[in-house]
Amino acid sequence: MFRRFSTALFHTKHPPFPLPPKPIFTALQTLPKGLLFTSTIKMADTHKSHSFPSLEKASKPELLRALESSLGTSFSSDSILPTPNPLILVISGPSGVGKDAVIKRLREVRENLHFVVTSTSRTMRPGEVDGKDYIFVSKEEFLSMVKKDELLEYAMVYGDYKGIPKKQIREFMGKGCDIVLRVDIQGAETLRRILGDSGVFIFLVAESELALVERLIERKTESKEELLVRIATAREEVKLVNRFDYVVINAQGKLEVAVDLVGSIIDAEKAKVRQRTPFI
Ligand SMILES: Nc1ncnc2c1ncn2[C@@H]1O[C@H](COP(=O)(O)OP(=O)(O)OP(=O)(O)O)[C@@H](O)[C@H]1O
Repeated sequence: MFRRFSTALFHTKHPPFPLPPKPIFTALQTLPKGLLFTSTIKMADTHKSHSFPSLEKASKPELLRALESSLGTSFSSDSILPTPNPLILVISGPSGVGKDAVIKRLREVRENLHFVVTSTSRTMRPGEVDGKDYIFVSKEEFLSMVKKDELLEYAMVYGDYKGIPKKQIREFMGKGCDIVLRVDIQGAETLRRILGDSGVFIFLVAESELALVERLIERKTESKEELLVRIATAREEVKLVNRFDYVVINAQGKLEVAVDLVGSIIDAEKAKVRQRTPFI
């Protein structure tokens, strides 16, 4: 008899005696004060639930309308976050490391990038296009630009002036483009002083000194003396890597890997909570 009774108790779906109603608020009473807000929302929801359509049967628009009316506000389809600021990317590195090669490929694979065309006082070489390779100006015109503070940075390179026009940067940043500046290490140092942390400074390196020298030899654009100067300079320049934000290895035959990494840096910069805000 006792055995059957206990078996019955074990199998029954309902308790054999009425349970006291569930103490809904007992747990809340012991919660910290701030959490009571949650209970208020729950109570309000429960109160309105009689007019809320069935989650299983109602259509998505009906549910959206019901949620909006419960909350007393409508859902906005506007982007939750503001558009990321345009970037100023400063790409630098020793001679022959592949700055031009990386930038050329980057421009092919990424949209909304503007590669700044430098102004120069040097005469145009055969095959060069004004406005594409450089903006060719006279020495007087260049010095007038300097006087009017129209250049972000400028330098005398092998007897000719070269400088970065501010107007071009402003114009393309205004269109939402990211700006790419290709400069040597000295240029990067000057730009760091001007831009501070508002620019993104990327240092390109080869995987080894040997690889860099081989690349320079294969390019066949330098004389023996020029090669020696470039190698000696490169040895000094790699010591300055810690002044940059990122370092990217452009390994032999792995141009795509380097370009992908620069692309990832751009993406990561765009996802930053605290955006850089360059003022030119
Ligand atoms: N990942 C790579 N693998 C093999 N060759 C490469 C790679 N990257 C660049 N090169 C080649 O190395 C040579 C030097 O590259 P590039 O001219 O782009 O260097 P740079 O840094 O712009 O040089 P400089 O500062 O002297 O103008 C070029 O012949 C280029 O095609």
